[in-house]
Order: sequence, then structure tokens, then C-alpha cells
Amino acid sequence: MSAPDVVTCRGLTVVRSGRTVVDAVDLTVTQGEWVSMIGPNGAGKTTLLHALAGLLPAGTSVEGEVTVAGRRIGRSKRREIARMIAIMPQRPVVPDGVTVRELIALGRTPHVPRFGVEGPRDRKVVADVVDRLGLGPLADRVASTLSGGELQRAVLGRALAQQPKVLLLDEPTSALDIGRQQQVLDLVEHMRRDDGITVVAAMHDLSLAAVYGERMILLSDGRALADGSPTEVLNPELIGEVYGARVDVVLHDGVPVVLPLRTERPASDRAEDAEEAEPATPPGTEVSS
Ligand SMILES: Nc1ncnc2c1ncn2[C@@H]1O[C@H](COP(=O)(O)OP(=O)(O)OP(=O)(O)O)[C@@H](O)[C@H]1O
Repeated sequence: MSAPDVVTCRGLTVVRSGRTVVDAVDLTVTQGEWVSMIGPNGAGKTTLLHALAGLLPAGTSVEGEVTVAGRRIGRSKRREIARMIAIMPQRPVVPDGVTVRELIALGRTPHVPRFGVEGPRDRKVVADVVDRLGLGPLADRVASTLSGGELQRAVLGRALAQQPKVLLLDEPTSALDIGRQQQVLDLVEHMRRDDGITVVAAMHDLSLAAVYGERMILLSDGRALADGSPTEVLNPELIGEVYGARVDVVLHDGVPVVLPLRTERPASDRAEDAEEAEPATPPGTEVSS
């Protein structure tokens, strides 16, 4: 039996300050899929993620339909949406004075009864997330004092503590070193496999996006230009055209790796060429001692 659809967009169009920034996007994501969303700066990735999470500011002009786990976004209450969807934003806002543990515990808010307090289960979920993200040594630090990479992990922790059906990641690893990138994305991958959560992740690192995303969507000027497997989407001509970049794509274990090519050749290569073309001592000019 095929997995059910969890996220659907039909003709989603978002206009901001008179400009169409998401343009008639149709998208269906099935349960347990990992979709990596790529596209140049300003392509509309964040806006699309915010539309899926029902986070576009009131008054934004939105057309089309977004459904997550069978519920129409825009007609559902915030709290109801927050039990289904968690977002790790590109630019998180962290309340003043909260510790890392308190920040992560905020992820439990949609599950705690109104006017209630968190129970043992909520505390266990928070402790698990702290542990799995290796945040133990930072748990009592005030979140605003963390480094960019540490904060990124803490904010992912808040999203994971929400125990969502759909996890939206907006540049989840932009501030992380390569080891932490792997640790964080592997953790999300485990949750996808073990708990069946669905992941839509906007990522700038095309090779990393291909390693984790079984499917990729390329956005450009708000339009979904390509939607397919990493090998289908990451072709050098298309990437070159959309990003205005010179790249090569090589396959490693069947996964495409995108290599940016230098337009200017390194100075050392040019010097070698010059040496081959012109011997250091032109014939007939030897100086006798
Ligand atoms: N509040 C706003 N008012 C006007 N234009 C906006 C607003 N928010 C976003 N935009 C514009 O919408 C377009 C899409 O922005 P968005 O942040 O969705 O792109 P993105 O693909 O996530 O970019 P990046 O990779 O740089 O994060 C951009 O041109 C941006 O300037």
C-alpha cells in the first residue's frame, strides 16, 4: 500500500509588496518522504515553508489551497497546526532569558492543556531531545548566549520536542560545522525512518540536500522548475542556468555531488603554462661566466 499524502499544495500563490514570490506551486508530499527544496536566494523557499506552516503574516495575499494531514491551513487554529507541523526557522526568535532546556520545552506548548502545566511525559520528551542532540552541557545556558551553531541545534530541539507529523527545516545546517551537519541531519533521518515523520528541508548545500533528500524540488522565481530524484534535478546545465553558476556534477555511490568550477584558473596553473610557453632562459641568450 502506498504512503498517504501528508502535504498538498494546489495552485499556491503568494504575493508580497505587489510581487509574486510563490507562483502557482502544486506539491504533494507523502508520509515519511524527505523532500529537499533548493533554489537561489530569493527563490521563495522560506515563503513556501511559511505558507505550509500557516505562518504568513495576516494580510498576506495568498491564493490556492494548502492541506497538511488532512487539514486546510488557513482554516485551522494555530495550536492545532502546531501539533501537526513544526518549523525550524532560518532566523529564530528566542525569548529573552530562557535557557536551552526551557527553549526546547516550548516545543511542548501545543501538547500541554490550556492553563495546564507540563507533565512527566513532556519532561521526558524534552530530556530525550536534549540527550539526542548532545545539548546536555548547554541545557542550563541562557539561549541568547549560544554560538550560531549551538543555537541552531537548540532550535531544532524545540521543533523535535513538538513531535510533529511534518518537520519543515529552513536552512537547518547553515551555521554548523561538517560533523554537526551530519549529526543533526542523521538525527532527523532517524526520526523520519523510526517515527514516519515527513521532512521538507530548504537547503543551499546542493550535495548535502541530495545525500538526505530522496526527492528534490528546484524553485526559481517562485516557480517549481524541477521535481524529481537528486540525479534528475541536479543536472549541471539546469543548475548553471538557474544559479548563474559554473558547476560539474559527479556521482558518488549513485548520489550526485555538485562541484563549483573556478572561472578564473589558479595563479599557480597560469604560471606553469607561462613556463611551458616561454623557457626561463630563451635559446641563444645563455650568459657565459
Ligand atoms: N515581507 C516581505 N515583503 C516584500 N517582499 C518580501 C517579504 N518577504 C520576502 N519577500 C521577498 O520574497 C522573495 C522570496 O523570499 P524568500 O525569503 O521566500 O526566499 P528564499 O528562497 O528563502 O531566499 P534565501 O535563500 O535568500 O533565504 C524575496 O525576493 C524576498 O525579498
